[in-house]
Amino acid sequence: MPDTPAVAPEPSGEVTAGDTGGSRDRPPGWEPVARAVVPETERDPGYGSGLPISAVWQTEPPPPAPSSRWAPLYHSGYGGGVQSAPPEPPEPPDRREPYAPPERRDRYAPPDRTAPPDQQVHPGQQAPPPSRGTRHRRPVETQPPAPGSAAPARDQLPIRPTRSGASPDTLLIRRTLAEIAPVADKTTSYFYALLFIRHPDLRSLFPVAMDVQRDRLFKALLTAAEHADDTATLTEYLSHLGRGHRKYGTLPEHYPAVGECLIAALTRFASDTWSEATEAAWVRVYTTVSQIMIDAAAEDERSSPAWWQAEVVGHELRTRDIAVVTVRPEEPYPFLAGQYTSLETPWWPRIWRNYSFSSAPRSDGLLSFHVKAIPAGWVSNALVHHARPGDVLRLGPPAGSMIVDHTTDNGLLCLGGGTGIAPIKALVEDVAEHGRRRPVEVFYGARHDDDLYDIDTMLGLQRSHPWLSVRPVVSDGPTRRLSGQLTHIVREYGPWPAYDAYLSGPPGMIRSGVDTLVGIGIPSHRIRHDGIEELTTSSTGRG
Ligand SMILES: NC(=O)C1=CN([C@@H]2O[C@H](COP(=O)(O)OP(=O)(O)OC[C@H]3O[C@@H](n4cnc5c(N)ncnc54)[C@H](O)[C@@H]3O)[C@@H](O)[C@H]2O)C=CC1
Repeated sequence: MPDTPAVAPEPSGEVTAGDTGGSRDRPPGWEPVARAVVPETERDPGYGSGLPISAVWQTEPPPPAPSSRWAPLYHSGYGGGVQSAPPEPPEPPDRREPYAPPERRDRYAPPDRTAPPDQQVHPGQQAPPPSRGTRHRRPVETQPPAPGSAAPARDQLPIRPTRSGASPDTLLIRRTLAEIAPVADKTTSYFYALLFIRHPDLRSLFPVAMDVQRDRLFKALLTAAEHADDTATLTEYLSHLGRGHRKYGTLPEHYPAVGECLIAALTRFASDTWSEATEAAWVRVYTTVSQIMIDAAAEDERSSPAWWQAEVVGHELRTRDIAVVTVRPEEPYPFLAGQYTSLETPWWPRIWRNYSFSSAPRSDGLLSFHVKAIPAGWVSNALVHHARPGDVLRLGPPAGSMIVDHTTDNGLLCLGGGTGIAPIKALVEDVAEHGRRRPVEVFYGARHDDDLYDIDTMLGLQRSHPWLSVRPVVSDGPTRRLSGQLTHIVREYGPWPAYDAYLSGPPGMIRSGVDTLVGIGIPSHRIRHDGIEELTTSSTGRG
């Protein structure tokens, strides 16, 4: 097994015909576009820095320049690294046939051959409820425990907080991360090259273009390190991550492979701070991290599929670049108004994008999304310009906590910017269905009059519900409606003492919206929005 990968992976964000991703998963007829740039996901799409926005909906900005790879892990943006105009996304093939029915990967763990036969779980069989503390696999094999000893379980970890509050393991991990920060790009490239050379079977789980993936790994590491001593927060974050990994086909046995290559990459690039103690700390922490993810995925598997197939049944082009796409999931899809899902198209396998549901759950089970095609947005362009009824998409599990609090009679102050109006509409429908009269004030922001693509629907809702008020606000162009920045207008109409706030839209709008609302006295715990993970919310104290 070579220590140094013989083949370095492609530079970030670029795919060439020779990419090791192989062509077997590309849609038929698709010819790789030489050095096509693939958009990022899960990035703060820009408008300056500030809050880390991690869940991104229609936003698929182009990748930052390689030199800015590290800095934007949390706060990336158009201003942070893009140095040239984003290219057009390649044309997706004219694919009309649905996915070949994929083998349903809803068996998270292989049958446990060590269990007595009557307790073994086989593919397709309902797993029995886990006994407390069930462990599927020992995740890290880089430093096998002494014969006869078990791998450290997370509740056995020696967390001994120092006077600074961080445990010794956390301090060692942070030291490593600080050392590799300037060479994070190289470290992740090396890590993935090693992973795919040692475990070529894992390559097919990853997207063809690996740039986003690289950032994700380090973002996860940073987050885990930052919260290593906060068990509750860490467990929540990692459980979400573990459940989310089911749709990629991640299996428990993949974790040791990743751990082994991670340690190898860190050993090489954090040589100044690396020591036996550091390695032991990484093994312990990685073991904990992967075990939490494995357990969460295994538990989730008992009640949910890894993904849902959904057929496009409606496609309405509202403007040149915005479509309302409606799908029918093949199995019931449970979610709450205000949540979002991840979505994969047949044209770009393994590239997932987040989209908010634009309606509350419907009795016919249909789901709708508002999709804006953005420059270099492969998925969004495919959905807006190529998807047609009959196409089959895949949905990940629902996510997000921007849901209506039905335990209070407070009014709802809703700010929806651009396609961010989609989940706001879902929230309004939710309040309507719930039957309790609460004032709902919607401020619907757009840059130009023409961009208010859903204003008729929103005004229709206003006509039906006397408790609802909808105010369109145009920021950049001439208008006979309210004119100015959405947040300024909201402040003018304030001070909103008995309201809970819901914000949805571009990250910059959410940031300035939160600042404005906190500034006029709405406590941060009564301000809800997506895109800032539970973790970062708690670390920034912004609610
Ligand atoms: N759950 C959520 O939070 C959702 C968020 N989105 C996001 O909403 C965005 C929609 O994009 P577009 O329709 O192109 O919106 P846009 O760029 O046209 O802006 C919409 C509104 O937000 C305001 N705005 C934009 N940037 C601002 C800033 N930095 N500070 C203050 N106000 C700002 C604009 O003035 C306008 O009123 C995407 O980034 C998408 O990812 C979309 C759906 C759901």
